[in-house]
Amino acid sequence: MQLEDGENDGKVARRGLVLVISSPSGAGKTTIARGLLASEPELSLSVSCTTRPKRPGEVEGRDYRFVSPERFAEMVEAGAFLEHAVVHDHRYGTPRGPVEAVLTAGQDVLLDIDWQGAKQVRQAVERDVVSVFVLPPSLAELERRLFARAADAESVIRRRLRNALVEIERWEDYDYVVVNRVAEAALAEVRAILQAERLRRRRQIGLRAFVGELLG
Ligand SMILES: Nc1ncnc2c1ncn2[C@@H]1O[C@H](COP(=O)(O)OP(=O)(O)OP(=O)(O)O)[C@@H](O)[C@H]1O
Ligand SMILES: Nc1nc2c(ncn2[C@@H]2O[C@H](COP(=O)(O)O)[C@@H](O)[C@H]2O)c(=O)[nH]1
Repeated sequence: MQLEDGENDGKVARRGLVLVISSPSGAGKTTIARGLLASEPELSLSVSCTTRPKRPGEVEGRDYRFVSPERFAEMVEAGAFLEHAVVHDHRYGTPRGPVEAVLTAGQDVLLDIDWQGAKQVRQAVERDVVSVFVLPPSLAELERRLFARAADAESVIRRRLRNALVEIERWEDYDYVVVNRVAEAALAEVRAILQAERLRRRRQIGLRAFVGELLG
């Protein structure tokens, strides 16, 4: 799935990484993800499959692949998911193929998934995962954001707020924690994490050869 150490064209290539972002619903993952994707050409979004209904404005294949529960079960059976979980009463899963293709190309892939999925991804591709947990500044602000987004019925929002307490308890599973007070600042922090992680020595392929050449 990954490039091996070896010859390159003088540049130091790198291993791709899997950037996992989780948070309680409404804390701002999607907002941060959109900002990152707009400015990072070497980062692409993993489009999940879900059995939940499409929201107004959501686009099939861009936001999610919306599938029936039967189709989802078939995909699980066929081993098509890198991870999958039940979140807020619906099934969600990360298709395995696109993630593997991106990593093989030495690029990065962004997963906006919950803590259960993050745990499974860590088990599957441990060395290549960088995980970020996004916290809201307060529960009152989380509630305000979910109602202001106006994407879900009140009963759905109430359920998501109840689930938020359990999700927030998982913060210690993650490599980084970002408090999303001001969206631009949170985006800048996640971008800094991505840039630093790309420069990790173990992710730079052929570094030994490059330094060898430098030293003559
Ligand atoms: N820093 C911020 N300040 C104010 N509003 C914000 C901030 N970040 C995001 N929002 C808004 O809060 C709402 C929820 O954000 P977003 O959809 O990104 O959350 P999410 O974590 O992806 O939620 P979900 O898990 O339900 O998909 C959106 O309307 C978004 O515009
Ligand atoms: N384990 C997974 N969780 C996922 C996946 N795709 C999205 N999610 C998480 O679900 C909730 C709700 O998302 P919403 O779009 O319905 O608001 C949120 O926490 C997402 O991160 C996935 O493939 N696997």
